[in-house]
Amino acid sequence: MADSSSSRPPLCERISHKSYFLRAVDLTILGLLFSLLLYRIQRVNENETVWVVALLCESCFLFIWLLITCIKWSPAEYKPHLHRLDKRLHDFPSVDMFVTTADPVREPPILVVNTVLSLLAVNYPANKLACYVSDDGCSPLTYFSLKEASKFAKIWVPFCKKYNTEYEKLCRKVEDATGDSHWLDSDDDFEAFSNTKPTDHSTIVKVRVSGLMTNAPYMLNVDCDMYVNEADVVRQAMCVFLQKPMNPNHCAFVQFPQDFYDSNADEFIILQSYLGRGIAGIQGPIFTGSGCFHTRKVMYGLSIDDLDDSGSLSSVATMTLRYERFVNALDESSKALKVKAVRDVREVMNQLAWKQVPALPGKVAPPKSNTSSNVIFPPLDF
Ligand SMILES: O=c1ccn([C@@H]2O[C@H](COP(=O)(O)OP(=O)(O)O[C@H]3O[C@H](CO)[C@@H](O)[C@H](O)[C@H]3O)[C@@H](O)[C@H]2O)c(=O)[nH]1
Repeated sequence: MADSSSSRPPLCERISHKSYFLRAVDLTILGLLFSLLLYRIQRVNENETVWVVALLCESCFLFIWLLITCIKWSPAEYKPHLHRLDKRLHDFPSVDMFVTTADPVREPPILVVNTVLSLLAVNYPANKLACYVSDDGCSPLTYFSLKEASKFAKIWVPFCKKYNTEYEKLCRKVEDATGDSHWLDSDDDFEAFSNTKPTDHSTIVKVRVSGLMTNAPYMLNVDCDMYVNEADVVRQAMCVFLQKPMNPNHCAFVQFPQDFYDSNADEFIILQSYLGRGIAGIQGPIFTGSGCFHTRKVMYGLSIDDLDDSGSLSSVATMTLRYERFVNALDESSKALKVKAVRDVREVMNQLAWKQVPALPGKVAPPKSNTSSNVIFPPLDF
């Protein structure tokens, strides 16, 4: 795993784009807008209804302008340093990639295939990636296309440039299969689809969970009408997730921007470069769906480390949950006192626990101060 030394250069850097000139312009505009509003308010009694309407419109404009200006006040972006990650990371964490699809007519299977192939071709150790497709439409055509795509990927992924012509063949095969069901009888796998409808939920689940789930600590979700246009995307996300190895809970998700190539593309590009950088400068990007990496812990409240070999909740995780429920149930007045007492006891117990458990290869060392929320602790009864 990542090296824990804090003296090393960061895996990911925040680059500020704030401009004092633009701030001065914004402050001047703000001053002018307030003067206008003041002028309207002072003369509101001398004028007719139209004056009041103008006042209301200008107030609305000022409010929206203020919101936008606050958002873009400190624009920033994050620059991942992939070469540092590659040097420091000996064992890349696993990532589960999820593609969702629902309707084989509105979302043609070749679209899903393209998404899956782009994910399979990312620049990341192949044994650390798993790709799952959830098909709410329960379409045998999508299933057929994915089976073909998985065969094709074995050739295409390692030599994608060289085998461009093979890709054309795959496109033709999927397109020919649309509207023609002869291939449905050719494979036992399609039996599961024979009597299913999109609303037949139990069967859909049966078909969907057809492989071993890897339960990787990180998950990526991508809409089936999108694809990955940056091969290093997973390693870039890891630069953010792993930059504080002592505190794995410091980051819940990494959202990548979405590019659109349709008629509204320009609007999205402006929104992303104008407001996206501003939001990134405040606290980080907002969740926009497709293209988001989550830690599994954020999704389920648990990570794979919280399970024991039999798949049930480990004793430490059970204790953690009990403790959290207990603290949440306290009333406000007693909470502060008890939380402090719990923290003191927890600190001592934690040190003892770390002493008893020998360091495992690949695990980070125990933190010196365990005030962060991710430390382990024993149960406490009150
Ligand atoms: O019952 C459903 C409905 C949709 N989907 C899939 O969900 C994805 C998103 O659905 P879509 O109707 O395309 O949503 P949009 O409103 O177009 O997309 C917005 O909403 C998505 C879901 O939050 C985000 O991922 C996108 O980034 C955002 O642009 C697609 O892959 C669908 O196939 C299902 O799997 N089951």
